[in-house]
Amino acid sequence: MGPQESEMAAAAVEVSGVTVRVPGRALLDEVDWRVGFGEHWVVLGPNGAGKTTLLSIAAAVRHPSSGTAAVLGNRLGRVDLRELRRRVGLVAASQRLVDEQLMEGEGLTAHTVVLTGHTGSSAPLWDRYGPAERERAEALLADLGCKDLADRPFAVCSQGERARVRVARAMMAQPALLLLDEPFAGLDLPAREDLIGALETLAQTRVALTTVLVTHHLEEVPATTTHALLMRDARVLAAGPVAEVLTADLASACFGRPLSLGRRDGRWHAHALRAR
Ligand SMILES: Nc1ncnc2c1ncn2[C@@H]1O[C@H](COP(=O)(O)OP(=O)(O)OP(=O)(O)O)[C@@H](O)[C@H]1O
Repeated sequence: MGPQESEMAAAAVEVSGVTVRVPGRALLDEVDWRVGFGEHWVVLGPNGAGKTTLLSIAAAVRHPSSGTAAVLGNRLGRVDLRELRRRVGLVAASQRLVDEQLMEGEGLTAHTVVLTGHTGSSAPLWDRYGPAERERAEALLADLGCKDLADRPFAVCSQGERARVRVARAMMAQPALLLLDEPFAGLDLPAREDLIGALETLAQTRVALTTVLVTHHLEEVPATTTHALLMRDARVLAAGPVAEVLTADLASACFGRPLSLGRRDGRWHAHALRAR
């Protein structure tokens, strides 16, 4: 069976009885989770619940201490993780510290930053980019609603613009799985809405793409989201189709206070219930 066939047979992410331990505590405790191909998940939970740790397993960046994890049909521990990581797009705060400082220092334009996604490098490898790659980078910037930024130095782009350029860069490697860890952090309301709209467009135009988005806020859940995972204290509190999981009762249990939840135009909102 070739890799394509094994991917067809398997899930995008399959995590079974996964525990991640550090001295004195478990960051993940017996987590089971299955992400099917073409699904769009949101992972919600309070600070420290284990969301980023779970995403690092899905990104093949971290191994479980016990239990099994497979990403795109490849069992972690049995495959070359570098090869697997190339097929997983990751947009996470941890990358910003390393790669982006380098790119800013070199004065790279937004278009060049997107191009570096093709080679997964923090500097452009010019001999690896032909007309097809340049066009694809332009098309991705357009898809993310920031085609006018192509020639602008990344260093002067606003936080909202950078957030969309980051997603375009991750998509440049044509990943089967796109993982987004708090991509809305620090964005103002219009920038947040622009990025949510861009993610909805990606979900609608790329039917084969599977996405997982980590966030703290129900207001940031794109309307195209199909499934939700609620985490609390290193465990899964609930997982399944979004309409079944994003309920007032489950969200209240997840965030540890009584919440009222609503949905309008496909989007969600939540606020704390006040004692009368
Ligand atoms: N190497 C480590 N050693 C000890 N504790 C750790 C380590 N890595 C993470 N933690 C802790 O594990 C917990 C879970 O971390 P994780 O980043 O997965 O949570 P999170 O749900 O993403 O939180 P947040 O919403 O605050 O980003 C946190 O309390 C964190 O401080």
